Amino acid sequence: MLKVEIDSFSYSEKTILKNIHFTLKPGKHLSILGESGCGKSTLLHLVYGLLHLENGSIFFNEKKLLGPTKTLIPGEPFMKLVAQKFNIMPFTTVAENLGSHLSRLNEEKDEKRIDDLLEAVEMEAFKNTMVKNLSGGQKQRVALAKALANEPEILLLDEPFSNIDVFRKNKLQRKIFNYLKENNISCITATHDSEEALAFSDQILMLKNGTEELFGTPEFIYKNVATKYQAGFFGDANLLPKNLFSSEETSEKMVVFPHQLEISDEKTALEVIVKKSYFKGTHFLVEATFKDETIFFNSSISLKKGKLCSLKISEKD
Ligand SMILES: Nc1ncnc2c1ncn2[C@@H]1O[C@H](COP(=O)(O)OP(=O)(O)OP(=O)(O)O)[C@@H](O)[C@H]1O
Repeated sequence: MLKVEIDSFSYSEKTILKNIHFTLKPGKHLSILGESGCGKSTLLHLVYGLLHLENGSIFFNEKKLLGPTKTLIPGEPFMKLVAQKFNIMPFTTVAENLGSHLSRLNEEKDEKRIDDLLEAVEMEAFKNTMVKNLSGGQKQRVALAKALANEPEILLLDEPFSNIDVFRKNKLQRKIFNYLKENNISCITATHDSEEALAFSDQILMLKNGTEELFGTPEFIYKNVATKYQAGFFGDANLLPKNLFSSEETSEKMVVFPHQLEISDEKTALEVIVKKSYFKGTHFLVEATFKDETIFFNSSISLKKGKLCSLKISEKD
């Protein structure tokens, strides 16, 4: 089990991370969800041992991880990091890159392992291609395979699918995350992709300015978004006064997602003027104004600019 207790971390004067405490059991997947610059990569680098943690400690089982000031080679043998700038050798072939991480004691076994790894990241066709001739997304897939070569106990993935096209991304995510589960490999991913975090993780740690904003299961996170920042990860959410939808006298606001609103046949307190309808395949996302604020809601049909609509909370929700 990995136990992370970061009281604070600063690069120089500026505190980057504060009060980040969590544990990760074998085979579990934690997503660190946060906007650019909030400290996700820094957190992974601390766990991996690339940065020195003065205020806090990181344990793997009973072992305290010492960090770069106390170890000759940063990093731990049971842990692999796939960083944003992946470390793969450009002037060797894909197979040679993967092979460099295998035992080389049994050629036949290594060959089979290389084929299995290439299959896992759908790179079989590039086995003998020089890495320098691969696209960014293909290099990212090789970096993932390389990290898996030694069967780590913990895998740290920094934006692992950021260069991968939409045609392949969903299938590859399913393959990689299922592979990790089947092999009981724990995983921490840094991401701003909420769909990936919701679909594949056991726990999500949402960060804001280096501190915990929300922590829990994907269902918990989705049901408990309460601020514009939190909702911002899940599309065009609205932050609306609660009293628009009830007789309660309150100045509180609530997050309402576009799919939670629908047009009402009767006049409601939420009367909006349509600005534009965007086709989304299964529905239209309508952008409208309500007292100078922008509101988004879903509609099965395209609505014309200037149309006046009353909205209510969808009964389907
Ligand atoms: N080596 C460094 N020295 C000083 N400041 C740094 C260093 N590396 C990162 N930072 C700063 O620390 C903060 C967190 O950076 P970090 O890379 O961890 O964010 P991130 O959430 O991973 O961002 P992104 O999603 O854009 O990769 C940023 O303000 C960044 O400018």
